[in-house]
Amino acid sequence: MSKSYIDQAFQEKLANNQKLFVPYIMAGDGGLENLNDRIDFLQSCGASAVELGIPFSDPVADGPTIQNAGLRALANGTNLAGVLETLANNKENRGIPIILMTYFNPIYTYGVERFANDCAEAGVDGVIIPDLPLEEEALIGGFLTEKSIAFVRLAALTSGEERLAEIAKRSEGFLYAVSVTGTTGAKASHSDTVKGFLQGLKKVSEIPVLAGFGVSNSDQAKELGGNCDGVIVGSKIVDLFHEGKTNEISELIKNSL
Ligand SMILES: O=P(O)(O)OC[C@@H](O)[C@@H](O)c1c[nH]c2ccccc12
Repeated sequence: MSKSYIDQAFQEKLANNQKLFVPYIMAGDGGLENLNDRIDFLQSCGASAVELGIPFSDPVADGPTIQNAGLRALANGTNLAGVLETLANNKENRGIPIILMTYFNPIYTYGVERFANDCAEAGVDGVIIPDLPLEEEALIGGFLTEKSIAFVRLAALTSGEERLAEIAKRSEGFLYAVSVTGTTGAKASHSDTVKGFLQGLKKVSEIPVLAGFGVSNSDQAKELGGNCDGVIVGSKIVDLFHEGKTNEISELIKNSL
């Protein structure tokens, strides 16, 4: 496929010897009317991209923090159509890539082709669909390729070497290295095997490798990021926004880069 905006934006940072930092936020948590401001704020803090979650009633990969953020967003009426419309309104002003994180069910309900078209209209640069295994990807892959939307794949600690190599080869934009066995959420420390896992992915991946799950402070960001190209931080960012601690978000990002 042709390169997405993610490739370009990440290459610029990496060429300057910078690590990548991708915060995750839940769309509609704090009100959909604040979504574009939050993205702009993260951009001003130095975020390399924003991963944006679509709230869903059955988020199997999410821990309590993100589940609760999803419940808050659903309670104020947030849905996929509303999120895409809101993103489209600020498309011209955005200077960093947006990666949508959604389970497959909301996409299916929305209509797969319509989803790809409206993502492109909204300026979405990549998607992550955690519950769609390699074997089912054909349901959507072609529509995304047509719109040059990167289809980001997840590599799990539990996958065998052969499958990891296949996932690395297929992934677009970057490769998401899930650095915990379990759900999203803060973790005190990562297992020693994570380091080898990240180094192994770096060897087989031609695109940047980002580590996510369980990263909640800049020490962890530096430690994991030191073995790949950067990190993704979700639960901690979601908590800090919910508590109104935007200064701490800014500090966390600055100290992690
Ligand atoms: O919350 P954590 O532990 O910082 O992990 C990142 C994560 O939240 C974000 O990337 C994410 C949220 N939900 C997901 C579902 C699958 C894969 C990734 C995600």
